Amino acid sequence: MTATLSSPSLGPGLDAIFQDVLRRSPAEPEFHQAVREVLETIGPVVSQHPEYVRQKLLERIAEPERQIIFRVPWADDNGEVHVNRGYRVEYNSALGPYKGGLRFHPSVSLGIVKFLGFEQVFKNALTGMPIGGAKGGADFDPKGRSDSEIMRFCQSYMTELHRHVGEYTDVPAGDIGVGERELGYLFGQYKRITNRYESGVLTGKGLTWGGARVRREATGYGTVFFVQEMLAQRDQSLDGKTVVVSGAGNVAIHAIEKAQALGARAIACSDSSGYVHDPDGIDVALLKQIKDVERAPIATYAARRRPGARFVPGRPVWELPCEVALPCATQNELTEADAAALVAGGVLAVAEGANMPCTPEAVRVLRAAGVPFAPGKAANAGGVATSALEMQQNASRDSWTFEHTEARLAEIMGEIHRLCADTAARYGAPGDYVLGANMAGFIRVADAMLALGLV
Ligand SMILES: NC(=O)C1=CN([C@@H]2O[C@H](COP(=O)(O)OP(=O)(O)OC[C@H]3O[C@@H](n4cnc5c(N)ncnc54)[C@H](O)[C@@H]3O)[C@@H](O)[C@H]2O)C=CC1
Ligand SMILES: O=C(O)CCC(=O)C(=O)O
Repeated sequence: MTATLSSPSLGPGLDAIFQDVLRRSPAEPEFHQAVREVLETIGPVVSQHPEYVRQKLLERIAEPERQIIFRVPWADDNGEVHVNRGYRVEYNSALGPYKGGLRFHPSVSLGIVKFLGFEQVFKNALTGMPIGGAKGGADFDPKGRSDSEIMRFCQSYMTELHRHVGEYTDVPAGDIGVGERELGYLFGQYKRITNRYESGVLTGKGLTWGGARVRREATGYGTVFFVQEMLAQRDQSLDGKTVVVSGAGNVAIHAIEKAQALGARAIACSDSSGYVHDPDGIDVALLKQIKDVERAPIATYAARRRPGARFVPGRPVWELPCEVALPCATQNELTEADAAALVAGGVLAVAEGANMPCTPEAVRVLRAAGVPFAPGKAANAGGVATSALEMQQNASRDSWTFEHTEARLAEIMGEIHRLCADTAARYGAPGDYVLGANMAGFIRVADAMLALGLV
């Protein structure tokens, strides 16, 4: 459902703020959805803090500090010229330099980048690290493009972006369609244009050129660490649990890897063509080979795997009963009907590895059924938190071990879980991670903005 002026009232004051958002940013439904979800939960905090109202903190947080839109011209392998649109929305820098990923996907628009940037502000605040929030990308479709086409696109994108980023200004990373390969081409172009080996300008880098161990794994691993904490609240663990994951990219692969390492059986994952069901448990090495190396569709997995694995085209992976569901693909991919199917199948916990993958209706179904639900801004914060650890290593010219970094990630996810759970309980909604995450993130950003004056 798209939030509109006729959506149920948020209460006095908040309705006016939301109407302003709709008026200023029309035709950006995902952005409206993200803002509305925060406004729906933030009332009790605002009513206890008249200074937030006086200083118009909600109005200021809803409005990005800066929105950059630029042309990205590039030539394909046949010499044909293409023009894409690039974006960087520098959302909020109260807590530190702007920080957040870049997404290359044909669906990217200003509204998508703004919703992602808005979420990033709260998520980054929850990590407790000194990072503001941003997001960027382009409506470029990397599917089927050669390495050299990807390189030329990245070089053209960075030729403009370099004016806006820097270790102390704005530090991009990867997201959908942007991984180590793309970050390498982006970093190479930045270094060439600026003549500076400024490692801290990007995170998610390769290990031989300034990257940090565990960044590649961090979002998926972190989501699973968060689920461990959710289950522990109910004296349960992942051991022996059946897990279903959507997506088959960076977040999905590493969520599956960690869930299996902790004794769960991850039986399915997907891409935009359909899902694979492998009742014996997904073979992660094969999945990495197909998705990371060959960049082939998920059907290839079933074709290569033992006969028990099957590919189901065009169906949601959520039709498979499971105890833990991890949506790790893209926004609004888990609908009301999918949530009802998960509840009917006996799901015990749902955690968003992706950004806003569950529709508001799906979240309502899960909450009404009493299923613990972790929003992305808490559950997938391990990626950006480890990016902040990468910045820390770059600044100190250090390189930590895998074990040390993973232990730090697990500790941070535990702290985020505690913060969300404690905040929800303090405001009379124990177990409500959505409310806890929104309130705790908001308070951190709002207090920093108050301290910095009217900026
Ligand atoms: N990479 C990171 O560190 C972080 C990523 N995220 C979020 O996680 C999600 C996934 O990102 P990555 O794994 O990095 O991207 P990726 O590009 O590595 O993988 C995305 C995967 O989702 C699949 N997909 C896309 N649309 C789909 C659909 N409609 N149904 C099923 N599968 C679909 C793609 O085929 C691909 O396998 C995104 O929402 C992203 O914003 C969140 C935090 C950090
Ligand atoms: O690591 C980062 O800076 C960004 C990760 C990201 O884009 C996200 O958390 O959605």
